[in-house]
Amino acid sequence: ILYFAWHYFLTLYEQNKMEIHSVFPVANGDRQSPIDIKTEEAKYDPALLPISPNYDPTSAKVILNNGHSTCVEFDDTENKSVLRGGPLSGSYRLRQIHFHWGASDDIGSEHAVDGKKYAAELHVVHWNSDKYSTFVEAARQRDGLAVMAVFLKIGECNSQLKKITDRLDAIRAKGKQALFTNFDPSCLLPHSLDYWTYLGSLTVPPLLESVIWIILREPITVSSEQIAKFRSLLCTAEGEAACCMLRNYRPPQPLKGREVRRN
Ligand SMILES: NS(=O)(=O)c1ccc(NCc2ccco2)cc1
Ligand SMILES: [Zn+2]
Repeated sequence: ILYFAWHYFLTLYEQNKMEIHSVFPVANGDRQSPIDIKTEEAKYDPALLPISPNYDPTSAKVILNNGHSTCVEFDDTENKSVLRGGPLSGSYRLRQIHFHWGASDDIGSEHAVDGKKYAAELHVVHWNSDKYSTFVEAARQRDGLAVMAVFLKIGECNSQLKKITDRLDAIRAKGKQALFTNFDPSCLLPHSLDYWTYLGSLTVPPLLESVIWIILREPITVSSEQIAKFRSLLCTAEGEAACCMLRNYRPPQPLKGREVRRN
């Protein structure tokens, strides 16, 4: 019975993978994210500049629950908040920040470091406003997006993250949003801005292969209670049978020969 049950499970798993790849063929592409970063194989590149985030707190507009994460959206109608330097050419305009987490504190990040997963991961999403006119247009280009990733590890409560976790009660259901301004996401960055960088994709459908990833090597510390608040968000709208957003991370994808560099 166990043999047949295992065989049945494998069949379902393969069918599900086929469905995703048939709906989003790029899911099987050559530059998918996230990845497991093998630190020994990362190549030091002296040409890599320090990254230079310059965010205006008045760019922050709303915090929302989009059904698969909590997201703070910024006004990206002008170059008020941008990321420059690092592996980037020119200015990348701040669009939104969001988080990924798991059902328990031992998993939750999307990227891994030598197989180690953190409790959660912050993504700071930018688009190439030097070359393209909108985020959606940039998201279709190989150099269109730049996402800075910050690992969250469990420890002391993070007073800066509290500005976000204290607002989650107001946006529990999918589709809910609330005003959220006077917020500079630099307050969530670690002391060191040292990073790894590689060419990848969005980790959520449409999985577009348009992201220059900048992964900060130093994690920030948050409390277990703060991460637990993310899990109390609902992936269902008001009036629907409530379903908690327990996990929203994509597992690591094949590297397919890509190089990971470090500064
Ligand atoms: N997790 S992430 O940082 O790779 C990420 C970032 C942004 C979107 N946005 C989804 C989207 C809509 C149109 C084009 O793109 C999806 C995933
Ligand atoms: Zn993300």
